[in-house]
Amino acid sequence: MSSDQVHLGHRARKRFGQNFLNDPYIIDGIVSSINPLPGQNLVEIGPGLGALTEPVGRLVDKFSVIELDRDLAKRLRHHPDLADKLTIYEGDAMRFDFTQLIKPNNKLRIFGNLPYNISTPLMFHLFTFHEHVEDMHFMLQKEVVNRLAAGPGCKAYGRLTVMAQYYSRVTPVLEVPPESFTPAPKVDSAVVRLTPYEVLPHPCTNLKWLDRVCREGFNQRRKTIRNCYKALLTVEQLEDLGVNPGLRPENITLQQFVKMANWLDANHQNA
Ligand SMILES: C[S@@+](CC[C@H](N)C(=O)[O-])C[C@H]1O[C@@H](n2cnc3c(N)ncnc32)[C@H](O)[C@@H]1O
Repeated sequence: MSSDQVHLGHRARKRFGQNFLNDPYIIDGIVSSINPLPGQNLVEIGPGLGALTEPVGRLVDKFSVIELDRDLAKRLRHHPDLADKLTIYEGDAMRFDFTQLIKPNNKLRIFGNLPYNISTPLMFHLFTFHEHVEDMHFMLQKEVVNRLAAGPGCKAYGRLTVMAQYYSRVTPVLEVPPESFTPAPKVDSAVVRLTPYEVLPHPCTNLKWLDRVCREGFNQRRKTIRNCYKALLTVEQLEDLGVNPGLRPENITLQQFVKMANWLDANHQNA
């Protein structure tokens, strides 16, 4: 094991996606963009060795953390400055029921330098709690941030884009080079802010249909809309919905995906 795998005496575990932040300038930038204030309902996913937890802990009295690695959770329990401030949940954030953290009139502010191996499914899990969330700040692979923030017509535009933008405003915040972590990941990273809408701008009557139109479209990106949805919608129906059958799925706006989903929900039995 080379020394670049060890940080603050802890050997990084690849299976837990452990790349620890080591760059004070970047840490400062992330904490400033979160702007934690006393009394807020803050939740960190994957606190690790405390790179973000410590500076956030200097700004607020109490907050929650969810950490899967038993050894790291134990370290936090004995942390001289943090032990009294943290409610530590030792377990998998992908299975975590975030409704247990809800407090009256105090939506969740979730943040974390996420393990990259689970970041996309974890975000889909988090979207299901959108109405309880004020905002989320995440460090992700830069490529994933590009997907979250993409517009129609971009290569990065896909199912993750549509679902993220269905629920929230997406704001890229900061780019982060590999050297800012120990061990250094092989990819560039970026921080993004997701701010769930109070009122969804394009409400969908059945999310199963939205998921299905996204999957069927983006799994066959090179096909035209006409061919992607042959089994579900005729050319006339597409045209009535304002969707050009000759375009590709990556050209369809969120609003158009929702229109297709809502029409299918009204006219078909099951998604
Ligand atoms: C990229 S590291 C970030 C650590 C620290 N926040 C930092 O910035 O240096 C990801 C952290 O998430 C934890 N982790 C991995 N999978 C997890 C899961 N499913 N649920 C909760 N935490 C997880 C890892 O053990 C690790 O502490």
